[in-house]
Amino acid sequence: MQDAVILIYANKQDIPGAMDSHEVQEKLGLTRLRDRNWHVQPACATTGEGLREGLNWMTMFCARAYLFVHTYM
Ligand SMILES: Nc1nc2c(ncn2[C@@H]2O[C@H](COP(=O)(O)OP(=O)(O)OP(=O)(O)O)[C@@H](O)[C@H]2O)c(=O)[nH]1
Repeated sequence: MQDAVILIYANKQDIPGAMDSHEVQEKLGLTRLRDRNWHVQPACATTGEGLREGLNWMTMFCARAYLFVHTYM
C-alpha cells in the first residue's frame, strides 16, 4: 500500500452544513501527508455528482484505472 494513492469522496455536499472538502482534508490530517498523492473530491452520492471527477483524478496514476473508467462511464 506504500505507493497507493488516496481518493476520498466528501459526499453529502448537497446537504446544507456538510463539511466541505477543505474541512475534510484538515480533519483527516491529509495536509500533513507529504509523501502521498491524495485528493478529496466533493460529491453527492445520491445523484452521482463528483463521482466521475474523482475517478478521473485517479486515472492520472494508473493506466488500468483509466481504461476501466472510460469503458464503464
Ligand atoms: N443527500 C444525500 N444523502 C446521502 C449522500 N450520501 C449518503 N446519503 C444518505 O445518507 C444515509 C446514510 O448513508 P450510508 O451510505 O448508509 O452511510 P453511513 O456511513 O452508514 O452513514 P453516514 O455516516 O450518515 O454517511 C443514506 O440514507 C444515504 O442515502 C449524499 O451525498 N447526499
